[in-house]
Amino acid sequence: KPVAWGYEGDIGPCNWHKYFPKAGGKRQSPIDIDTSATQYDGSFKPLRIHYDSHMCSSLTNNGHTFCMSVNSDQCNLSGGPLEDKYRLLQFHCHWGSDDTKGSEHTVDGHQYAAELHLVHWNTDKFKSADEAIEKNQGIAVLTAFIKAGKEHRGWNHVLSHFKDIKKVQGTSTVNEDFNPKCLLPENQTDYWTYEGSLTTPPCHESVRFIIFKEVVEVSSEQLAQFRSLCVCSSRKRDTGEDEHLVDNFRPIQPLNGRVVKASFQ
Ligand SMILES: NS(=O)(=O)/N=C1/NCCO1
Ligand SMILES: [Zn+2]
Repeated sequence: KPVAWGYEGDIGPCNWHKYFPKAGGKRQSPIDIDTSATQYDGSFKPLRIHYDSHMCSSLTNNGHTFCMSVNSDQCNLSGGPLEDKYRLLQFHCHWGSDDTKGSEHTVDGHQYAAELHLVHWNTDKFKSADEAIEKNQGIAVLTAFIKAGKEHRGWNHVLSHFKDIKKVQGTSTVNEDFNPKCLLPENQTDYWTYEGSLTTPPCHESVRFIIFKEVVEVSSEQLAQFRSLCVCSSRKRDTGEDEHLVDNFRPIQPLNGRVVKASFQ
């Protein structure tokens, strides 16, 4: 029987380690990026991000976030700090109850309104995503910070499906001409990278994070649409108050001596 976890109350992040022991590990995510302590690494080759359109298959509300699954062997990531080739599996976001919080990673203590995770698995070393997700070097997560500003037209291709996934486990089929690459910032050469973990249970320590320095803007109305997704959390079930998904970000975890590399000086 899968163990319930969430972002508040006794099933919240402070108790995840009780049922998911890796959540108490030494290389957990997210972390704060102290830009005065990052180390420039001149050895990184250019990041190679090759996504195609028509590769997104379905959007699901998994009770913790919306998740766009991608079913293609054409969407690949390699280069940069990566030794192997990784294939895009899904993307999702983390956000908060207002525009002042929501990202999982922070930069010099600054938290953004949301954070985009494009999850890839190592197809050179492993035979399936399920195998890769718990192995060192198994996962690479391309990450972009999101702040409130001008409307982002690309995001409307995702948000237009939200009415079909209001309820938990809701799923909507996606077959329009959409390329997730449009969700990334223009500057894809400046990023930070470090070795961490899944930020959701079971928090496997299998993740290489690649975090773009340039922040993507979406409108406040688009951010409000993120928050419009429903989740059945204990607090709301009792009070019956209007169900909304809020604060689905994990708090900052100890760095434990890890060094965050920078692709830029
Ligand atoms: N937030 S995260 O680190 O991407 N976590 C997950 N869990 C399954 C896939 O990505
Ligand atoms: Zn995530």
